[in-house]
Amino acid sequence: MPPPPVAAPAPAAPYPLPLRLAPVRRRLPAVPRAVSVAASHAHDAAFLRRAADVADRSAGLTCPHPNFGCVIARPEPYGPEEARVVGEGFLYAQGTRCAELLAAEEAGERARGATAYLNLEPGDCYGDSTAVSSLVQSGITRVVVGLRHPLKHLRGKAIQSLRSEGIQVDIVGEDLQSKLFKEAFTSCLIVNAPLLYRAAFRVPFSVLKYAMTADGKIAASSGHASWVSGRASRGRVFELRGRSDAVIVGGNTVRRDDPRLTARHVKGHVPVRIVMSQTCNLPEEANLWNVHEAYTIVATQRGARRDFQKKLAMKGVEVVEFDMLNPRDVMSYCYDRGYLSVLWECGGTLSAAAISARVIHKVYAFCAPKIIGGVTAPTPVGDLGMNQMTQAIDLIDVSYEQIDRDMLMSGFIQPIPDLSPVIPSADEIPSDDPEVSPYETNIISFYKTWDTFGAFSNFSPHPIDIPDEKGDCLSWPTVEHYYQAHKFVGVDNPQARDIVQEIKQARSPEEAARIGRTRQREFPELIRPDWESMKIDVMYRALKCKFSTYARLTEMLLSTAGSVLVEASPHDLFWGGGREGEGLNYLGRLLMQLRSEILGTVRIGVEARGQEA
Ligand SMILES: NC(=O)C1=CN([C@@H]2O[C@H](COP(=O)(O)OP(=O)(O)OC[C@H]3O[C@@H](n4cnc5c(N)ncnc54)[C@H](OP(=O)(O)O)[C@@H]3O)[C@@H](O)[C@H]2O)C=CC1
Ligand SMILES: Nc1c(N[C@@H]2O[C@H](COP(=O)(O)O)[C@@H](O)[C@H]2O)[nH]c(=O)[nH]c1=O
Repeated sequence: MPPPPVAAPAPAAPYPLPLRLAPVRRRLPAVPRAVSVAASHAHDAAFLRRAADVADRSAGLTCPHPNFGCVIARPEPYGPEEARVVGEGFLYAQGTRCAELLAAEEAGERARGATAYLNLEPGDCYGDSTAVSSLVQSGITRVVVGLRHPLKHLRGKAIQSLRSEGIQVDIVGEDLQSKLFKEAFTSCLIVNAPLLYRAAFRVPFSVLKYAMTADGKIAASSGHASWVSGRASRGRVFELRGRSDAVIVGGNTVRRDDPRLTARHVKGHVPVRIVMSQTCNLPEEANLWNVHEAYTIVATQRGARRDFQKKLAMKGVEVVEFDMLNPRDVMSYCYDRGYLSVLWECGGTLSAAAISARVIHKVYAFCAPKIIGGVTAPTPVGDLGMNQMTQAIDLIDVSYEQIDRDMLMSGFIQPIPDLSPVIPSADEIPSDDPEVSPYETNIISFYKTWDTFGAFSNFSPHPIDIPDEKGDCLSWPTVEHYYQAHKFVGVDNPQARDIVQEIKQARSPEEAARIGRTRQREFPELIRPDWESMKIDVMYRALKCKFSTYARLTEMLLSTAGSVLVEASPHDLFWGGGREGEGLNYLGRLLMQLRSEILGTVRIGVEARGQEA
């Protein structure tokens, strides 16, 4: 007897095809019930790979959040993969609706009795349990998880909540151990490689990319390099930039190429450009100094060409001095700034220093079918001090792809850290791990929304309803949206009003911040004249609204009584505390002020009740 036809209706694919580097999706053949264990493992593995593919669609957009994907599939043992999938979703960006909710909404009633596949355990930094509750309410009976959440204070929490609701949760490597899961597990690791490297090594995930000729040169002997690779390969580089928080080059590449390093031609995330230059002997005029296009940081040696540093600062370029400029210190600086992934587009001198410092994790080598020759022509990696071929670094998980006439070879220098061995036991929930300073135990730092006290960040996804100047109540997706837009509110100019709307409609707080800062640089004349004197009031109003709207946040704020709150932003010296406590920490101060205000109200309330009694 042939297997019965599949009952579930096939939904139209709601998303474009996955990006090319994602694992290849396979169609599964119909399988009879007799081979059930292997077959069900094969199905589970295929759907999990698919969840990783779906999660990958937001790469470059979610930063600094991980990439989450959710695929909901009917449990019928027969039929093709496509027909069984009833819902899919991914987290577009921090603060937008979560993958699980989107998938459950798409599945509707068809989610009842179905299985949800998650590349990564959901993790909510701010006490919101939408991911878990949407799965529970959808009627799903089983969840398959590729990876537990890598952050200690989130790991295991969602899994336990789901289990306590009676949902069967199977975790790859713990409950599902067959060989069939190897590839799916790797896909789940790869889609969040930046987060895992960052969590394991406390540096951003670093990718070295270069374009070389078939004879291994990245430029002619003269240094001329445009172009080694073809147009399609260069288009791929824009994509890679769009997935990175920062792009790094050395001083020589700036002097030689005058690059722009933007992710033009692809929509979305615009990386920060970082120039590493010991001498600070850089051109007066350069594309990178045009900060309207993208933000630029020059990392240099302490004391190098201070006059020139000032000139750069006048153009809006941020200059950061290091005692000893080297790739490791620059990477830990990038880590502190919250970057998840960094693309190195330097020449061989700096790439050799970065590889030697062990901060490069992955390599993308574009190879063009050209020969340029030249004994002194630059090569992708300078001297690493190796003299035996046996010392060569072997790339891991290598893949090859033809891009028009070029070949792209990519592979990992260091294996993707699998953080599962550090999990204490399947059901143990680790205790909270507040970001408390080891030196002064009464300091609580917060910065990224996934931190234990991440809800204190202005990027935390808590919408606020707040009256405007006419008294009409308006909704803002986050405090950041509100704050950025208020730079332009009240300015009698149609362009300023458009900017307010543009910021209000930004799909994530990162986008709101990016638009607000860029427009401020582009159109300083549209900033409200009282902004400098009003910005603290604007912020306080928004914070007060946020913390009084959400009872859990009030509770969290009050739980910090007696501690100093510091926004651990290393670069924002006004709102943040700076790298070494040099910042003014206005955000932390306002939160403490608000805490005192609420505590005062609570006390007055208690006293009043006491008097009544
Ligand atoms: N085809 C391709 O993919 C690419 C080709 N190129 C080509 O490569 C050539 C430039 O290569 P290369 O000279 O190697 O340039 P790099 O991009 O590697 O820059 C080297 C410079 O980096 C700065 N630097 C800062 N810190 C360090 C450190 N710790 N160690 C080493 N350098 C540091 C120094 O700048 P400073 O001197 O200012 O102190 C140094 O001179 C150009 O011809 C360019 O066109 C470049 C990138 C990609
Ligand atoms: N020459 C070369 C590359 N060079 C890299 O790209 C930079 C120029 O970027 P942009 O100014 O944004 O177009 C340049 O400084 C160097 O870092 N990249 C490639 O993919 N292929 C190429 O052939």
